[in-house]
Amino acid sequence: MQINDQRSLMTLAHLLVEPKRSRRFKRRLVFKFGDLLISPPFPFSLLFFILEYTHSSIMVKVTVCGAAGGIGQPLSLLLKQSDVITHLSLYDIVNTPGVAADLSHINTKSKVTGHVGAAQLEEAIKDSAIVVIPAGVPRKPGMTRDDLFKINAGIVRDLAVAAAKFAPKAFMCIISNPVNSTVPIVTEVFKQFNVYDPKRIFGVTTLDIVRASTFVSGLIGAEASTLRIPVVGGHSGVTILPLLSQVAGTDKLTKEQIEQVTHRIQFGGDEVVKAKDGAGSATLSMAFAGARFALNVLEASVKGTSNIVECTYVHLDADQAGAKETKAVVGDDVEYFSVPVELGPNGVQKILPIGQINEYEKGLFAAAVPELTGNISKGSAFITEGAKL
Ligand SMILES: NC(=O)C1=CN([C@@H]2O[C@H](COP(=O)(O)OP(=O)(O)OC[C@H]3O[C@@H](n4cnc5c(N)ncnc54)[C@H](O)[C@@H]3O)[C@@H](O)[C@H]2O)C=CC1
Ligand SMILES: O=C([O-])CC(=O)C(=O)O
Repeated sequence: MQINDQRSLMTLAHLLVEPKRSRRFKRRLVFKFGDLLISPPFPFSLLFFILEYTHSSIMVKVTVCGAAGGIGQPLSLLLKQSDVITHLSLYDIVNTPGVAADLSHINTKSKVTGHVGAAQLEEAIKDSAIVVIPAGVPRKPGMTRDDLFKINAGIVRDLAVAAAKFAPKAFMCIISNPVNSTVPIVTEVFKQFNVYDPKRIFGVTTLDIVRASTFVSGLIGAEASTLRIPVVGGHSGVTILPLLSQVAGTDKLTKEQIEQVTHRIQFGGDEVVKAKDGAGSATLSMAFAGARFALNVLEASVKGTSNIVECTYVHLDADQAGAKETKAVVGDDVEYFSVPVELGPNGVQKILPIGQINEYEKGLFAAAVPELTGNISKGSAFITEGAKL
């Protein structure tokens, strides 16, 4: 049973307690009956429809690709705690049977399966509602995220090909760096398989938002966990754009404090790379951020919870008013940008405007655009000018 059908069933349940939803439900039911009417004989298909809906349980499969890694393991642990996920599928080129056996002893809802190597990728990914990708190599001191492109681009491409073939409706959450380029790679792969939907492909930039609230909270005396700071742009150095002027309490900070904390948010990843001294980059904080993002996508899509907003790196879809407004600030050449997005049943419900920015932030935007557009073209060209898939 697919996630859209599951949602209709849940809507039916909600209808009993929430009459206000009935109009939305009726629209869905007509659509479902519409499907049935074209598959004769009608009375039998109606019977199957009722049996399917009354006897199936809601299945929500989430696949983590790179599940045995520094991010993959704690991320999978956090996802194992969800009461929405029914199947947690762990894919990697090494070690997933062990990770899966370990997690499977935890007494929460999801069944856990481990899959190793390309031969098991189809089984791992098939019919997933969400595919989260923290696969690939992390940075060592002295490297930029773009230095990871050489290895990670091919890894992300191959995983995207599998998702396009076996889970084309999945929400794709891309963690692997360089995110500025790996998201266009996934887009171009999905286009080649004719399954592209810009509303379902996300670059996970949540760690920048998490860091921003941690670093700024101490300065303005706010509770970090409740402080939401919009961080837009991309996910590397100067392309990370914290919009501190939109946060109550930051007007008390000096220009120097704003500049320092902005720099710390932009280069927070380097802080961890340096401290780990060759043993990789952020893993635990990323697992926290990745789980928050993936669970919010599920909350909005499976549970139908409204008003969930996350900043995430998406295609600036021309149909969206918020995307047009962003392009008016950054220029038409910028095809992808992390923007505040209202999540919904089909992924991106609405791209929200980035809002007012001050003169200092305008300067940050100007510095970000050349690097970001270069990263985007590099990612897109890797597929469009690469070997046929
Ligand atoms: N978006 C973000 O905010 C952040 C992104 N990252 C990125 O996440 C990625 C992973 O980082 P870590 O977990 O620390 O690295 P890691 O090296 O600890 O784990 C990566 C895992 O990917 C697996 N892998 C390699 N090739 C694969 C393939 N073809 N298919 C499936 N799995 C494969 C490896 O076996 C390994 O288990 C890096 O690219 C890193 O830069 C890291 C932190 C934050
Ligand atoms: O810095 C890195 O390479 C990993 C990363 O993206 C982050 O920590 O934000």
